Amino acid sequence: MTTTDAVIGDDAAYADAVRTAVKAAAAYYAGGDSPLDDDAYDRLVRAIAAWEAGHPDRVLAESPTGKVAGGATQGDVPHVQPMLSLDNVFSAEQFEAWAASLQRRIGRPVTAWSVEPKLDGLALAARYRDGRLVQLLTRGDGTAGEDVSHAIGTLTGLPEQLAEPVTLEVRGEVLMTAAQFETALALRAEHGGEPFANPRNAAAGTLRAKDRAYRLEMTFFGYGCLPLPATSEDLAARLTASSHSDVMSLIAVLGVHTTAATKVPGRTAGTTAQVQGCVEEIAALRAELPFGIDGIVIKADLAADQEAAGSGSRAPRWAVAWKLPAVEKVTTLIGVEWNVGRTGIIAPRAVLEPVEIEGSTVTYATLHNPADITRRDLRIGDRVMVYKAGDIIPRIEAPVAHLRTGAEQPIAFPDACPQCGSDIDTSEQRWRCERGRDCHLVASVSYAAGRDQLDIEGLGLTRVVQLAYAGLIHDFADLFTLTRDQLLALERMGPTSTDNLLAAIEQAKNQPLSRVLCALGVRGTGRSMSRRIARHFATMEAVRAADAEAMQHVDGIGTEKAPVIVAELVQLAPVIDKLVAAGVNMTEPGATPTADTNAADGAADTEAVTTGPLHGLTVVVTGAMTGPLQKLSRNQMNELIEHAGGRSSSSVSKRTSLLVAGEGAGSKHAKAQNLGIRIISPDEFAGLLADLAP
Ligand SMILES: NC(=O)c1ccc[n+]([C@@H]2O[C@H](COP(=O)([O-])OP(=O)(O)OC[C@H]3O[C@@H](n4cnc5c(N)ncnc54)[C@H](O)[C@@H]3O)[C@@H](O)[C@H]2O)c1
Ligand SMILES: [Zn+2]
Repeated sequence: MTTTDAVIGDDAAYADAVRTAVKAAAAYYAGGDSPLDDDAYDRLVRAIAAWEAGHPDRVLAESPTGKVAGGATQGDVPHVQPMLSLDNVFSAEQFEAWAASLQRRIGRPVTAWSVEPKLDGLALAARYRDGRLVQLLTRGDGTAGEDVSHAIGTLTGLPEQLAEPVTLEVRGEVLMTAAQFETALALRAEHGGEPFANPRNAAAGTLRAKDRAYRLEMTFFGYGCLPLPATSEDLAARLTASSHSDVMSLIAVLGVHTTAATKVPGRTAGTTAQVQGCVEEIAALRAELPFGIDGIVIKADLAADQEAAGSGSRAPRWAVAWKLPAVEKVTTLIGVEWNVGRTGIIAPRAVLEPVEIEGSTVTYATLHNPADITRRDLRIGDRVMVYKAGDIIPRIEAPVAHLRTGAEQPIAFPDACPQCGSDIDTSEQRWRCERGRDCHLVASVSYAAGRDQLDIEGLGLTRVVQLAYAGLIHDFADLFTLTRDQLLALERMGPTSTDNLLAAIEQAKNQPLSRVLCALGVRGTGRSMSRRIARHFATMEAVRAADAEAMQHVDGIGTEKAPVIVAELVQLAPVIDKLVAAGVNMTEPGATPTADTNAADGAADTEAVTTGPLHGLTVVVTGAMTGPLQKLSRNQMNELIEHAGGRSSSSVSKRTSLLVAGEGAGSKHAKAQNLGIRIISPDEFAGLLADLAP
């Protein structure tokens, strides 16, 4: 219950709500195709119940309240005893109140409680004759169920032959474990079927499906047992008189799977305080269970207590479901990102429309590997079922396929490593960059050598890969100590390209501090931030001497970013030391450290900042540059602006002072016009900067 319930205002809204709920429930029980997640359904039904409480004379006959399965299902095979639903509580207070009312009803304290997980599947009655499994029935409307005996043989945990030749009915829950669900999705995809939205839907659909070309395995958990008309008198008497916990032991001995075999076995408790302890334990284990639970069922354990309490038409009075928060929500898949891990594993990650689950906002979900996407037939724009419990990383269970509009788009798989651009090894389920652990090295060195950083010509990806593979570089600082012989020994490196490369590297030693900082790839800083840091401190020495407090004096660096940058620089110390030793320039031209009060934190003031022609102006550049500025990249333009004392920005806003609009300028030009911002051509701009332009 994370969102408050809606309030129904009038008859029409009430009738509408009833219609929606009945339709959803019908779809839910038939095969899991409900458009609502459970939380949404439950909120709707609570709103209906609230309205009905205020208008008891206008309750519609088809209302889902007070009925097993919301009145949405039927069956034609009568049950020997009704198969009921359970009443719900959502908190310790509600549970205590429920327990108190039960004890008032029976006129004595409940002798013992049984506490067990509420398995999130669907109810099934399994009839055994002389030890042989002969019939399977769904819950239906509670009084009669549907015969699903065709599923015999597909339910792990429900033996076709019991250990003893007894006649009785075992009741329990059918579900798919996480592993069974994955297999089901894969088989389903192979046969061209739509994916199931989640394990529960998969179980519901599978249990009722008769003529599938493939068989999907499910798991059965027994939670009850009762006599059939043909049961021997002895056994019938024994079953009727036994406590719930004894019945559970009995069916386990007969060979039926129960929660006794799991991390969350059924337990008994003497007091409601102990019950609460058990509930907490089960709830804490929820996230790591290989099957879904949506609550904890608490039952009066003794047959005598149960009998004294009796049952209503929808639920027994001697048992209650303590519901846990919904851990599944439907939201939209808006994208997939591909991230490269330390070992070169390329893992997809789902970007979601933010959704609140268990009190936290979920925006990303894990998709383990590309096969995970294929198996789920996921598409961008899909409505997806997202699962998050406890501390686990949220995951996408599957798309809610029947909500597709046709506008969904296939997910593009990368054909080159998104980090370093190398080939991808797709031979295993988990894709991997061919560079493996070197991927990060290749990516960071290529980045450092890039046009906007050190701008080392002739050092493309293939060369970097070659250098990394030969063990000649471990970071980009190693570039500056490469020898002619080392390079010549590489394949396809003749004397000319070797000398050219060495010259380009030598040249890179003269790059300004801002570009060296940028090449370091300090987390949280990009090109313009690197320039601001460089201009503020003027020398690498001053940058390194700055603590978090001093770092915050740089425009745009706040309390959060400052310590991260300082820590990163400490980590990068060995690389920086190597760069210094190799003679790489560590100063920012035009910036000089001042000896005034700021000197303590090593701050600098640049002449350009206070005197430049763009001093105090925020400048945006758009369109293609012409004239003297034609050859400059956008980054170089920004460098120029900042060098002239201005501030560069990539988007037009009220704070923009000047727009340099080149050929083909589009929306930024229009926006600047609207805002009445001064717009000039690249040529005019060049004139403005005449002194500084290269
Ligand atoms: N999404 C939708 O459109 C939609 C529609 C209808 C119902 N629902 C969901 O279904 C739930 C209501 O369903 P319900 O009435 O079938 O009942 P329920 O699931 O709330 O509780 C009763 C059921 O619990 C099960 N159960 C699990 N573990 C048990 C245990 N240890 N002992 C006894 N019983 C156990 C039994 O199958 C029993 O029938 C609601 O949570 C609702 O959100 C969703
Ligand atoms: Zn890579």
